[in-house]
Amino acid sequence: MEVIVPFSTDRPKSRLSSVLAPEERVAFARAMLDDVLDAVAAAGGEPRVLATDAVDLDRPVTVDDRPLTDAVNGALDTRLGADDESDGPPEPTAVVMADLALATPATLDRLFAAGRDADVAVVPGRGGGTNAFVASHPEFRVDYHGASYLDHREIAAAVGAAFETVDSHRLGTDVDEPADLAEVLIHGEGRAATWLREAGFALDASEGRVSVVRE
Ligand SMILES: Nc1nc2c(ncn2[C@@H]2O[C@H](COP(=O)(O)OP(=O)(O)OP(=O)(O)O)[C@@H](O)[C@H]2O)c(=O)[nH]1
Ligand SMILES: C[C@H](OP(=O)(O)O)C(=O)O
Repeated sequence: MEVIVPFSTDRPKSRLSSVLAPEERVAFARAMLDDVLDAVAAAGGEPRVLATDAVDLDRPVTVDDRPLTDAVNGALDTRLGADDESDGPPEPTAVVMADLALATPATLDRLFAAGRDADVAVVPGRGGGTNAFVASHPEFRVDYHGASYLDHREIAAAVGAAFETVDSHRLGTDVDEPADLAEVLIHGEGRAATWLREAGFALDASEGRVSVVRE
């Protein structure tokens, strides 16, 4: 299955600016992207990065400088189409965000399997975003930001697509804010977790919910 991985090269991860300098955010975002691409490939997916600008990678890359929703819908237009009624339903296409630092082949495999059963299978993120989905309905399109999981459920209903929610702690954890870094230190097994440790981040369990400190 082709797996589109959106990636913003331009000032990535701005919500981590209180704990990471601009060049650190670039390096950390790249470490997460590499982890996601490896996990997708190990799950049997064919990753294609959908980037806002050129990125040096030994994987297929499409550059599209439109905002996220327009760029992903452009990719869906090409892959799902809407006009071809002759060949049955389109092949499923997945979209997996590049900031899912806890992604593993097994969790992605579960998403891909759900996307073969339902017309649209979505992994919500905490806060109601859409961390990953698989779609095979020709008319399904995205509308990101805000509680996009709810919007995508409505869009699927409006086009008559069978919808499934995939409940996954690992894929549901998108790394947006400093508190999310604790999840990477606790559960991460790849480059992103290593990058954080080498940058001096450690867990802080001194009060309330576990957070991170930088030594
Ligand atoms: N192709 C593309 N990918 C994007 C764009 N904006 C965000 N992304 C990617 O989409 C995923 C989710 O991004 P967000 O967490 O909403 O935004 P972010 O830019 O990573 O981080 P913030 O600046 O903190 O909002 C990540 O994989 C980003 O790299 C965009 O305009 N185009
Ligand atoms: C892309 C966007 O991510 P967030 O802004 O919630 O991180 C969404 O999931 O709709």
